[in-house]
Amino acid sequence: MFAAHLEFFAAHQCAEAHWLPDTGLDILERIEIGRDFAYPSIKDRLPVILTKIVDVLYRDKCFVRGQFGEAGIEELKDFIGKISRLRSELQTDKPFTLLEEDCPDTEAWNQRIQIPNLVENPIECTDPSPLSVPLTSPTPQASWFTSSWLLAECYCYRKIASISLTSNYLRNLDPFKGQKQLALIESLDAIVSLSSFLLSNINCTLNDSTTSEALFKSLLYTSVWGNKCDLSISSGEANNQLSNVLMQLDLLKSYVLQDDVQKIFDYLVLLKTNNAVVNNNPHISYMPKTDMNRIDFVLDNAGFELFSDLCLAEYFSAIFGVQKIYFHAKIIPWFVSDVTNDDWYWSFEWMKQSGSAELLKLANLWEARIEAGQWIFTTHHFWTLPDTFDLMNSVAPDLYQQLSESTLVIFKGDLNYRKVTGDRKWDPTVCFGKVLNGFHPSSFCCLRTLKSDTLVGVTHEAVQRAKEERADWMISGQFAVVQSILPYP
Ligand SMILES: O=P(O)(O)OC[C@@]1(O)O[C@H](CO)[C@@H](O)[C@@H]1O
Ligand SMILES: [Mn+2]
Repeated sequence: MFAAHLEFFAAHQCAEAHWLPDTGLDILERIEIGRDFAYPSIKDRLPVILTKIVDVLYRDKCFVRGQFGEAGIEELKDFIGKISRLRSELQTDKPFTLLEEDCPDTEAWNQRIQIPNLVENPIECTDPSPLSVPLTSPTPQASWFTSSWLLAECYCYRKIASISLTSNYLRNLDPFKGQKQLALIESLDAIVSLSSFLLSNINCTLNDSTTSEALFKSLLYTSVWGNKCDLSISSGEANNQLSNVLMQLDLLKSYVLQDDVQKIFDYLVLLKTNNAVVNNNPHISYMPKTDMNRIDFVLDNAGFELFSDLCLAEYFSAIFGVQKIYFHAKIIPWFVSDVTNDDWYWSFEWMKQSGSAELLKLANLWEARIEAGQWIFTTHHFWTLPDTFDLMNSVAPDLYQQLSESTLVIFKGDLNYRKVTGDRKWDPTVCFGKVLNGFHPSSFCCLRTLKSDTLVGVTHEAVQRAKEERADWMISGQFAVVQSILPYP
């Protein structure tokens, strides 16, 4: 295993050597200090996630028999066998296999599998310079421990989806559904506290600038901290928001290593009060919006995180009067806890049935917004490709065009952050605006807790402080960033 370990690292190093700083540490030391998280996350975390799926499927046996009879049970056994095979292929570093089902994303996926490390647009970056060397493919055939981390992880979830998509009775099976629903149910207290807070404060107006600004910040920070609750970081174990997050905001704020919350609020107020003047900001290569017509949430996890995002969205609708809010979610079960179509609708149903008057009120309000076309739930295959976002304009120009209509796109979570920043182990002090490699659809921000070793845009002092606080600061989910690309002032 150790040989595979080194081989895996060598392959990564091969592809990334031009930018990887020579720290003089060997691989084990690097993992210890929280860098090179790729290897343990594939080796340790994914097999646990796959094993958990097998357990869940065994438990679903009665339900499947009741619904589909013996034919359903045969399919369930086949499903379990395929998941076990996937786990064994991972553990023995087998080459990836092509997708066989006829889906809109099959061809794109098979291209990525066949030419795994091809980077069409090498990053051009003037500062620091090491990124100017284009990546080339070191291996024509990807396998679990020789491909890029992003491809290997995304491939795992796409392969799980393949198993459902090629079955008859279990076509719509989401193996993470139970975990996601339980996570929401167990966060009830925190969700009720947040809904009371929202309902008792949402009647303020922008004229009452102190209250409206404080409310915006509280809701935005809550949405950031909601991102702690992902079930992939805990390999599917419960990872819920149990306590009242609002009581902890001051403490939580102190863990935000780069905090653009004030900038974001000021930008939105400028637009709302018609004071935004198109200036010649040389760093902005898109046409900035001068109105507040549209906000986009690129969602991450279901459960408490989704609820916290909806509360922030309510602020945009109620206080800023934003006409359209788009919620982008995943088309297949993804990274255990990401929001799918079913999670979205189930969450509103659960709110109505929860027994809480506040949740009932909010569910009715939000369903009315959906009904009226103010809130729009949407999916796109691009979100479940292994592509970083600099490729969006060429791979999914329709999606890029949609985002360019937005006043502000909010990317939630760690995986979106990795994709925004090209999923490289940047020097954390590199400027956020410099790693985007042409990804400039519109003004945007990232709200993310740190759960992987990709980080940019923080000061040397912030890095030092975090490192002193805990060795695994980059992957623990304790620290966070709020980072933005904005045209004004
Ligand atoms: O995107 P999210 O839900 O915030 O986090 C997803 C995550 O748990 O999965 C990956 C590792 O498996 C990391 O990017 C991150 O830690
Ligand atoms: Mn997620």
